Amino acid sequence: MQIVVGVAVVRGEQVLAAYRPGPEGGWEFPGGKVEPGETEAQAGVRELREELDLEVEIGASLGPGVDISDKYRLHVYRATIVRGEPVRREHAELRWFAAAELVEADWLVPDRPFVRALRDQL
Ligand SMILES: Nc1nc2c([nH]c(=O)n2[C@H]2C[C@H](O)[C@@H](COP(=O)(O)OP(=O)(O)OP(=O)(O)O)O2)c(=O)[nH]1
Repeated sequence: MQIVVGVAVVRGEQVLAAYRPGPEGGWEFPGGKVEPGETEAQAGVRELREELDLEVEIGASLGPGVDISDKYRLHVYRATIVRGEPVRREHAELRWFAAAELVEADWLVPDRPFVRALRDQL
């Protein structure tokens, strides 16, 4: 199984979501596939630099992994901003969601258990 890391950037009582464009699109946590030799936290930091030009510190896991397909499994971690403001480079849209709005949004299916866990923490 290859791990995809999603990073839930939390600021105050809001969390950053990114909209993946296309027919399989929906709200997701910025992130991507862990590369060989990398920890999941390192992958999260690298992906947020690449996708958002944002420096983050990875925190706690939001719970057990969820299968995306027979090849990929999603792990999601909380994170906080160390430096910068998110810059939209690859996604259709970036948005800060408050806890109350979070669960109503059109998230990719594998993300939904993490979204519920996060809502309960905000
Ligand atoms: N980044 C991210 N991907 C997710 C989430 N939920 C979910 O099902 N996915 C899926 C979508 C993609 O099929 C896969 C991640 O692929 P990706 O294209 O972002 O990975 P990557 O940045 O390493 O891209 P690549 O260079 O391998 O194409 O995981 C999520 O919350 N964040």
